[in-house]
Amino acid sequence: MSGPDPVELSRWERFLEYFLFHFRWVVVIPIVLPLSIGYEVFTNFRNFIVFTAQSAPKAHDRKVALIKNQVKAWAAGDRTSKMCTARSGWNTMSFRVPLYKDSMTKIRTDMLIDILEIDPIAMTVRVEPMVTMGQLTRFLIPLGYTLPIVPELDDLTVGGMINGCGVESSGRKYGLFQHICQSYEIVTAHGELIVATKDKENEHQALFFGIPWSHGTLGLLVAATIRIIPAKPYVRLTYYPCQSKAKLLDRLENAAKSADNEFVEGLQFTHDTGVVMTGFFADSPPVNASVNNIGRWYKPWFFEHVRSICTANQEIVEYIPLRDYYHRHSRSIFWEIKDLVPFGNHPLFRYTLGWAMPPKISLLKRTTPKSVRNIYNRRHVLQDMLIPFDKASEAIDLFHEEVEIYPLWLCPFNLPSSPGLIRQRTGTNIIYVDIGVYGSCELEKYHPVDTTRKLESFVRSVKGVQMLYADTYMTLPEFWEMFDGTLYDWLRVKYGCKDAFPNVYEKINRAVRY
Ligand SMILES: Cc1cc2nc3c(=O)[nH]c(=O)nc-3n(C[C@H](O)[C@H](O)[C@H](O)COP(=O)(O)OP(=O)(O)OC[C@H]3O[C@@H](n4cnc5c(N)ncnc54)[C@H](O)[C@@H]3O)c2cc1C
Ligand SMILES: NC(=O)C1=CN([C@@H]2O[C@H](COP(=O)(O)OP(=O)(O)OC[C@H]3O[C@@H](n4cnc5c(N)ncnc54)[C@H](OP(=O)(O)O)[C@@H]3O)[C@@H](O)[C@H]2O)C=CC1
Ligand SMILES: CC(C)=CCC[C@@H](C)[C@H]1CC[C@H]2C3=C(CC[C@]12C)[C@@]1(C)CC[C@H](O)C[C@@H]1CC3
Repeated sequence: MSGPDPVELSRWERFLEYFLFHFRWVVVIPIVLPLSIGYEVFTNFRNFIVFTAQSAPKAHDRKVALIKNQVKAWAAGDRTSKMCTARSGWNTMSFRVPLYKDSMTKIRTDMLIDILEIDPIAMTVRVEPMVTMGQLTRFLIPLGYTLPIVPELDDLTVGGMINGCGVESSGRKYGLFQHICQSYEIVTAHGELIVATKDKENEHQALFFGIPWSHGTLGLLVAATIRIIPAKPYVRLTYYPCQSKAKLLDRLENAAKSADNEFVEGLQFTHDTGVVMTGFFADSPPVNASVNNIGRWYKPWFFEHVRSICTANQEIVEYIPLRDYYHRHSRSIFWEIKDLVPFGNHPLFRYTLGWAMPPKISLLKRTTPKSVRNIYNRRHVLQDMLIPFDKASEAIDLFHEEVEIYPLWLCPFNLPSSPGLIRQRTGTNIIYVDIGVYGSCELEKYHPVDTTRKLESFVRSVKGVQMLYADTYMTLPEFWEMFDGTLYDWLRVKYGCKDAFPNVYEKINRAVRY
C-alpha cells in the first residue's frame, strides 16, 4: 500500500517545514492573491463577451468535432495508451495531482467552458463540462433561476460534479448533483457523439445511470442538460445551536425529513456541540428582519459566524442574499483558509484586504511547496464520507476517536435507489449524510494510511461511500465492495471502453495521485 514514507527529518528540515506552513501567507497575500484576481477578471470578461456575442452555441459543434477527431485519431493509432482529459492536474479541485495523466493520451476538453442555452419552458440549462458553479450562479440568479443543487466552491466544474460527485445542502430535497441532470452528451471511445438520457425510450439510458462517479472512464462528457428551478433573492436561514451530539443529529434528521426545508446543513464544533441550519427561499426580508450579506468582503468567515451562534447558544433567523448563501464556504475554503492566512478573519485584514479573498484553489495548489505538501501528507485529513443517516452517530464517534478534527461538515441528502456505481438498490429513498472532515489531525496515533483504511472499512461496513476526490487507500476488492460494478462493467464492454479509458480504480487510487 503506497503512502507517505515515515522519513526521519533533521531539526533544520522540521524548522523549514514549520516556517513554510505557518508563514504561507507571505507568499499567498502578495503573489497568489493578485494572480487570483487577474485570473478572475480575465475569465469574467471573456464569459461576458462570449455571452453577449452569443457565440457559444455556434462554437459548441466545432469544439465537439475537434474532440471527436482527437478520439478518432487515437482509435486509428496503436492504442497502447488510454485516454483522459487534458485538464492539467493542478487545476482540479482536489488536493492531489493525478499522475496517470502523464502516460495517457490527453484529449483537449479545456475549451468546453460555455453555458450553451437556457430553456425556460422545459426549465433546463445546457452547459459545457468546464462551466463552473460560480459561473452558473452569476448567470442564472439575475435571470431568476438557479440550479437545484449548487456545490459551494466557485471553481467546481459541471464535468467534475457529474463524473465525480457533487453534494450540497439542498440535497435533502434533490439528492446529489447527478440527480438534477437530465441528459449527458458523450463522445464515446469510437469518437461518436451520443446523448444519454434517463428516458426509457433512449437507447443509451443505461449509460445515463453509469456516468456519475465513473471519472471519465465511460466516455468524454461534452455537454449536460441540467434542471433549473425558480430562485428568490434571499434565503431565510434559521440557526439552531445544539449542546449535545444526540440533539444535533436528532434536529438534523428531522430537518432533513421535513418537506418545508429547501436547505439543511450542520456544522459540528466539538463532539457535543454544533449548529443545525435550515433554510428556504425568500423574497425581500420583512422590516426589522436581520439581513446578513455574508459574502461581503468585510464579513466574518461563515463558519466562525456559525461558531459564535453556537457559543451564544441562541436560536436566530437571518436573511442571506441567495448567491452569498450558495458560496458561503468559498471565502474561507470551508475552514482551510485559517492554515493559509491565520489572521484572515481579523477585522483589520477583512476591511483592508478581505475584498481580494479567497485565493484561487488551483493557484494555491500550484504554489504548494514540497515541504508544505509533506506536512499535509503526514497530518492533514481531507475526506467526505457519505453515510446512511442512521449510522451517523457511530461515524461521528469513530471520526472523533481517530482524527478529532472540527468543525465537521454535516450535509444530509436523499439517495434514491437506482442503478449505477453507488450501491443503493433497496427500492426506496434513503437519507444519507455527508460527513466532511477537513483539517490537521493533532492526535499522536494518527497515521495517514492506517487511519484512513480504518475509516474506509467502517464506511464499507455501513454501506456508505467515500468521495473519490479524497485519498483512498482501499484495495481493488475493497473498492468493488464499496461500489457496484455490475452496470459499470457491462457499459465498459458495450461502449468499447476497456482499452480506451482506464478503469475507475486506476484513476482514483492513492498510488496514481501525487
Ligand atoms: C437501463 C439499463 C439497461 C441495461 N441493459 C442491459 C443489457 O441489455 N444487457 C446486459 O447484459 N446488461 C444490461 N444492463 C446492465 C445490468 O443492469 C447489469 O448487468 C446487472 O446485471 C443488473 O442486475 P440487477 O439485478 O442488479 O439489476 P439492477 O441494476 O438493480 O436494476 C436497476 C434498474 O435498472 C433496470 N434494468 C436492469 N436491467 C435492465 C435492462 N436490461 N433494460 C432495462 N432496464 C433494466 C431495472 O428494471 C431496475 O429498475 C442494463 C442496465 C440498465 C440500468
Ligand atoms: N461540494 C462538493 O460536492 C465538492 C466536491 N468536490 C470534488 O471535487 C471534484 C471536482 O473537481 P473538478 O476540478 O470540478 O473536477 P476534476 O477535473 O477533478 O474531475 C473529476 C473527474 O471527472 C472527470 N472529468 C471531468 N470532466 C470530464 C469530461 N468532460 N469528460 C469526462 N470526464 C471528465 C475527470 O477525468 P480526468 O481525470 O480524465 O480529467 C476526473 O476523473 C469532484 O470529484 C468532487 O467530488 C470537491 C469539493 C466540493
Ligand atoms: C464539500 C466537499 C464535498 C468537499 C470539500 C473539499 C475541500 C475542502 C478541499 C478540496 C480541494 C482541497 C484543497 C485545499 C484545501 C481543501 C480543499 C479545498 C488546499 C487549498 C489546501 C492548501 C494547499 O496548499 C492547496 C490545496 C488545494 C486543494
